Amino acid sequence: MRLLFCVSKCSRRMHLLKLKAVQPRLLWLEHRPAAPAAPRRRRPGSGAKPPGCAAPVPPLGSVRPAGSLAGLPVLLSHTPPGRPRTVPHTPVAFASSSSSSSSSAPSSPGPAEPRAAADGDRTPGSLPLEDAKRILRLAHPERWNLAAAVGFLTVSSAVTMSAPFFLGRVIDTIYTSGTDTETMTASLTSLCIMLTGVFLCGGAANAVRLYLMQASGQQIVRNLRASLFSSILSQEVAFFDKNRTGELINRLSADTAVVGRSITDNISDGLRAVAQAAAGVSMMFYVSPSLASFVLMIVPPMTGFAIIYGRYLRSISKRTQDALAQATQLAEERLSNMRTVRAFGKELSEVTKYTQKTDQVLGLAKKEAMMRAGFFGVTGLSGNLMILSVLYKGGILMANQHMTVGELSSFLMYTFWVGISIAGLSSFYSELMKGFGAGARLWELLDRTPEFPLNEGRVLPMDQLKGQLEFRDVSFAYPTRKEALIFHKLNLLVPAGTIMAVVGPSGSGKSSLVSLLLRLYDPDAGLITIDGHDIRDLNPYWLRSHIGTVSQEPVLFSCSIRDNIAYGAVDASTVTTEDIYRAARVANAYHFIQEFPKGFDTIVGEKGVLLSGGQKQRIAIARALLKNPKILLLDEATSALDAENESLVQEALERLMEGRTVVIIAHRLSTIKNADTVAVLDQRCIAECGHPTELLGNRQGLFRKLMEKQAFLQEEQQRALV
Ligand SMILES: Nc1ncnc2c1ncn2[C@@H]1O[C@H](COP(=O)(O)OP(=O)(O)OP(=O)(O)O)[C@@H](O)[C@H]1O
Repeated sequence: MRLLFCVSKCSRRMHLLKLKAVQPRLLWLEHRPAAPAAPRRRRPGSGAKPPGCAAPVPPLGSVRPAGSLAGLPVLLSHTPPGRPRTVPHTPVAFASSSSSSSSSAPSSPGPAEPRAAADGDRTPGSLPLEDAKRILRLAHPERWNLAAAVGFLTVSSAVTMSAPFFLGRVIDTIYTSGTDTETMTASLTSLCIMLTGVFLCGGAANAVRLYLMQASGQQIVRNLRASLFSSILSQEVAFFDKNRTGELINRLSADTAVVGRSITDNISDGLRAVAQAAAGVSMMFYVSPSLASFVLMIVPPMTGFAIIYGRYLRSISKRTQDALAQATQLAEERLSNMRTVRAFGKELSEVTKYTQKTDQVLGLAKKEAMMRAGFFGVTGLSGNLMILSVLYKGGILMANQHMTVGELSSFLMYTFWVGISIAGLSSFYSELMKGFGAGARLWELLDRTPEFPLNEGRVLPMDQLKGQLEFRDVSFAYPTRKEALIFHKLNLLVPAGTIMAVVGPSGSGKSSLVSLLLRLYDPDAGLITIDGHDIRDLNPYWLRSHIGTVSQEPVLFSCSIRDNIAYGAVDASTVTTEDIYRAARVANAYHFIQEFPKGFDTIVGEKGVLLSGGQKQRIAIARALLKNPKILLLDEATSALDAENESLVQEALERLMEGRTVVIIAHRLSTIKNADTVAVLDQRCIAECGHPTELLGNRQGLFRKLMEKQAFLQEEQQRALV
């Protein structure tokens, strides 16, 4: 008996997994030029004004929009600003912990939009039928392995459950053979040899069952993670403005693991428990129907108790995962901006904030532990009561000659097995409920349809792409701040092959203009066109493959310089080392890269933290060069370079700009002096537009004032340095 118990315990703990190392196949990333789509219906108001560089200056006294003021540095905002700018050189804005307001309500879903939506349509106590169906659907690709595992499970369970019956026979053989030792030894030997063979088969079947279950389970988790990552990456940029990175990472790692556990170890153990409980109960009835009916009276109340417990566990599991997500979010944000935390000496207060978050997790975990302790205490007690009742009632039956000692022994062993199986079933149930809780958070993300497609729409023939850009009566506000209008009826024309410099006060919307051109957001009204085609009709993936960008704070990935530059190519596998070297030379990056001990194989650190600002900028320029785009969007690309490098890069950029349409966002005259046109952004639209010399000639003009201010600031800086 003890041996059987040990075998069962050990088999549970065996972790034989072999994971197929297959890379996630992100289908949406495969470039499938779609069939030309019907042109989109023009929005009302489009074309009402003739396209032109200059737009009417807003009337005097018009109120400056809140949006333009919001550009000032805000270090603790109550809603996550989510701006895609996180480089240590720049001010870092943390999402305020108070925004979660979770200290008082740990189950608060926080600001994440999809979670709030899903919370609305779920009642914690409702039957998780949909969740169960989804979990089963996840297991569908592994059905053959799982079916084989169920086959082996049947064999191993049949062996396990036949053991008490045969052991009862052994006991009866010993008792009934009386003093005839020879006969007893012979029968005992043959019985034991037969049983050893049967047990060996059972052990082998159990091992194969465990392997198949675990391997399939891990495959399911891997598929779940790949689909979830694919779903997250296909969301529009506004989604990332609203959802915090740490929270998404938590779903990707912790929630998938919980769901995975509920499918892997759990389904395997659960099925075994079901099979053994069913076989055990049948055998109990076979051995003694009256004793079985008496003992199993305890099952219905236990089932009711388990259902109530499961519901509670499911809801608390979801709350725990939410609280954990908030803690992860805080840690992720602070750790990735460690320099800012150190510079402000906020280590201790950040530790306190993190501890508060983990305290919430702890509080919920304690509640869960209490519930668990109660539940398992009651199930353990009921198991012991079952054994006691078997001994009591069985003893009476034996005394009345209705049972043999072997039958009572068999019955007792079956009762043990049924008890163990019921305990296994309750743990299966509680793990499954936890899985449903975590699964609910995953389905929200998996089911979310991006607001605009990633790889659908028209693809223009290459020879038709000239690169003329036009904004027609464009009005726009960020989805997270709909009330703060960034552009109002903005008109701008950038003829193909020309250079347009965009200038304007801080927060006037220069970077927003670039975001709209890249179709990271859609305007609320008006049209943005490329060669007369509404960019909403074009395939966004194709569109972005023809636009090169160098942003104000270039972000590099934590891999080699070579890989970072190759990242710019539409198909990185076709890039040769010579292509990378050429791009680096043109971007004036080749020499400094070669001076590193590992040259182009130097690892740049997280977000390029191991490089200087100027070096990062030049690598970003090389990355854009490798793309060889028709349209270039440069966001103050030379700002981080010293005077000498700036002129070298400027030369390189001038060569690169030839034959391309370029939009440069710039503050400094040196950056924009070669532009064909300058557009000055102010008060939500283009306030001035024309040739740089012409605009400089206008003493009262905004451009002139901006440049004077800029020159004054530079002089001040230089004086301060001297
Ligand atoms: N993702 C976002 N969500 C909400 N508001 C945003 C977002 N990005 C920018 N804004 C707001 O839009 C306005 C314009 O910002 P933008 O970055 O386009 O200005 P800018 O002219 O490039 O500023 P700067 O010269 O300081 O870089 C600002 O008020 C800013 O707070």
